[in-house]
Amino acid sequence: MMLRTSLLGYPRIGEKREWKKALESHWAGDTSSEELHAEMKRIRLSHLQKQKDAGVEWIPVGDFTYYDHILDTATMFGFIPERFDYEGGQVPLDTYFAMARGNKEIHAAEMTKWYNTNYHYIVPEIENTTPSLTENYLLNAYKEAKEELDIEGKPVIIGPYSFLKLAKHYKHSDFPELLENLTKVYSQLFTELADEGVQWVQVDEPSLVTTIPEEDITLVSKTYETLNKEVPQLNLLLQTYFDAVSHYEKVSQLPVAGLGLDFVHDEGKNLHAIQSQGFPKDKVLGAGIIDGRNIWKAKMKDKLVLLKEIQKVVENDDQIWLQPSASLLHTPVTVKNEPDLDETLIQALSFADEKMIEISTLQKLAANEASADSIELQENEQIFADLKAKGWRQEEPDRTAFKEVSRTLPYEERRKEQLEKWQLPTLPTTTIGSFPQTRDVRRLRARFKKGELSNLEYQAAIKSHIETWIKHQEEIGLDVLVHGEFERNDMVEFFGERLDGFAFTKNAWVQSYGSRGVKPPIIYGDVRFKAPMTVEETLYAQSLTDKPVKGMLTGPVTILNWSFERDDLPKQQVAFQIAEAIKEEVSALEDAGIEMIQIDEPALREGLPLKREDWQTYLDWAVHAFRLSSSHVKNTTQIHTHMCYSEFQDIISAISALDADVISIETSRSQGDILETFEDNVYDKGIGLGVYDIHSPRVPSEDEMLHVIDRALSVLPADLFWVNPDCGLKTRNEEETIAALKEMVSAAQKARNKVTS
Ligand SMILES: CN1c2c(nc(N)[nH]c2=O)NC[C@@H]1CNc1ccc(C(=O)N[C@@H](CCC(=O)N[C@@H](CCC(=O)N[C@@H](CCC(=O)O)C(=O)O)C(=O)O)C(=O)O)cc1
Ligand SMILES: N[C@@H](CCS)C(=O)O
Ligand SMILES: [Zn+2]
Repeated sequence: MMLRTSLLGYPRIGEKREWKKALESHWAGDTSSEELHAEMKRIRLSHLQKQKDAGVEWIPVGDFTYYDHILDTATMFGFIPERFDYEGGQVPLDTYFAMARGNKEIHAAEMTKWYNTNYHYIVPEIENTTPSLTENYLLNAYKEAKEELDIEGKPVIIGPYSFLKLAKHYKHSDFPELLENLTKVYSQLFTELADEGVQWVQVDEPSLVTTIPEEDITLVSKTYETLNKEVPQLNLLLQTYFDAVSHYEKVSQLPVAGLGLDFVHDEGKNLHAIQSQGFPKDKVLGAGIIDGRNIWKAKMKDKLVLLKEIQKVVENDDQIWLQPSASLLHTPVTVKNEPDLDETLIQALSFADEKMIEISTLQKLAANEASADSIELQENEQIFADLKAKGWRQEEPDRTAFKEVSRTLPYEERRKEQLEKWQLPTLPTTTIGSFPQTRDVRRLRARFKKGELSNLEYQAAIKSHIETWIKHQEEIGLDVLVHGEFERNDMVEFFGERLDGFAFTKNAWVQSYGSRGVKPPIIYGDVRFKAPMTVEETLYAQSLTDKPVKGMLTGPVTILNWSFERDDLPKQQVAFQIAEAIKEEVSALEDAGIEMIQIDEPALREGLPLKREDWQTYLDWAVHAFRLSSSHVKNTTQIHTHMCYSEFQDIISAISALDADVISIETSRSQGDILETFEDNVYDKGIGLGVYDIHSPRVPSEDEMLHVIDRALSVLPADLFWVNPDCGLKTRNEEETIAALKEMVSAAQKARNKVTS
């Protein structure tokens, strides 16, 4: 008997972002759909081959996508909103991409955060549609792996319960009926798979780790009973991840052949559940032991101890599948393309390809009953000893308990001083920070990195972009300007590159949404401020205009959540270190005369634990970190913050507790749902509700935006309201940006006339 190995999903993007390049050249019209399909197939097969070569036994298929796996499932089930004029049959590629990205005429489907990660999925829109199977892409993926590479794949799909939980635009009361209808289509899908000889299907149900009501468990039971009745010959592995499964007792009794649990991000709760309540003798346990979300090598000794505990409960090794705690979608592809990192650090890192090997190593170590003095274990221990010896991680005072910090005056009082100082019109207009990161701008940075430009030449070129955009902003008539963030590759990576304690990589990309990626910096040591990071560009911008220029920083919680974090310190302790560093940057800006400063915290909401019972602890330290970085300023200094892609309803009091003078938040993609949040006057500080969606190339009309402003003003006082886009404009082109902002400024002007007349 031997432990088995399995993966839950593999990154799509490719070692050198081949996937992104293939998609973007097709969208640019440079390649035909046939060429795109051929390149996608090449990439897909090469990923399967890598997994096979690494010795993974249960290789996932169907996790590969042309944009997003949830969009794939939605289109497969025919959930295609009417506005896309879909006429049945196989969904055309153009329709698929239009749903993802929008086009000149039709707005895209909403996009939102995937649980507590920095990945974004396309939200399925359920418009009374009765699902139907338009095409079985899992079957195609299974057949392809078998025929081309002789791989007995394990199709992967989001489960019916989580799919509906992730979807929108249906009545809550319709949930049971929709789930029942959807289950019928899953049955059809699974029957086709079983008929083809598929042995195992991984059915992801990550929503089962969130806080869910008891009655939902009854619905989940009914769903899986139906599936078991309809397709008894197929083995379903019900996969959970990102936290401990809720209602373990009932979930473990569902009629499925296997249950996958995350033993890394569960605070020991899953292990405790199987130990105290047992694990069904007839089921496979998908044991998520290797961290699928972080990039540190596993401490094999600890992993073997954990595995031993699991083996005490599940006695038959054949019934234990060693696997990462989650899909490897959230890790970069390989450490091998990072030659510039410190050797000691490289040794301690493990990305997707290295994690596959770790799974096999663990399998071998466990089979050999590895003794403490085995060479592999000793080598593994040495990696962490070397890391410690570097002195990057000093002993820190325990700062898990903290004392509140506050601004000198409460908001109502400092607001008077700020009104006096800033003299802004009613409904002031501004933007969120970034302006188009055009090919020219990116090329400029790439050339500078390669050494083709001197520092002076580079600085001069950045300044010329700043100058151009200060002129544009003045011509457009915006009230509060920004410098445009042209010197930044990414809002987190940029700061990571300039602070102590962070390492940054060359190729360690992770998919953020669609073809867009991020390169999260690695926090490996104590974070410290080194020198001012943003003062020069901001001051230069301010020197060109009489209008106020907002300084632009990324907040401590976002820097932490969008970096790969240390796993040897409590998260909050690292957040406070970053907060102290940002505090110094805030002071540097203030000392230089920049007294309107935005500290972005778009990741604050996404970092919220998946279980409600854990929220308050997180919010307490997250709010504290923000206040630590921003509370020390003068009364007249106006602190802004910004958040996007979030559902704020539940955390509005924490958002208020940040005590920022102005917040700008995303609203347009959620079609104004957020407005309900403000109906009860729960927010009493400056607020800008994004009036248009920056993710679409569509230029919104003045009328559309006026409508959004009017609706917002029906629940928010005009003297607190700001007019701005949803988020930064870095992904848009210049023409679209200028056109949209002009419309926005005239919409604000009209709204202003109405409220002041
Ligand atoms: C606000 N968002 C962010 C999130 N997370 C972050 N860490 N940062 C964010 O801003 N999460 C939520 C959202 C997600 N939104 C986005 C939006 C846009 C992107 C994006 O555009 N990503 C780019 C990469 C950006 C970057 O780092 N660029 C670098 C490197 C550029 C590059 O590829 N250079 C080429 C050469 C260029 C040329 O010659 O043309 C190369 O090196 O080969 C830079 O600009 O310097 C993307 O393209 O995916 C991400 C998340
Ligand atoms: N200041 C950043 C915020 C993105 S969330 C930008 O404008 O891109
Ligand atoms: Zn944003």
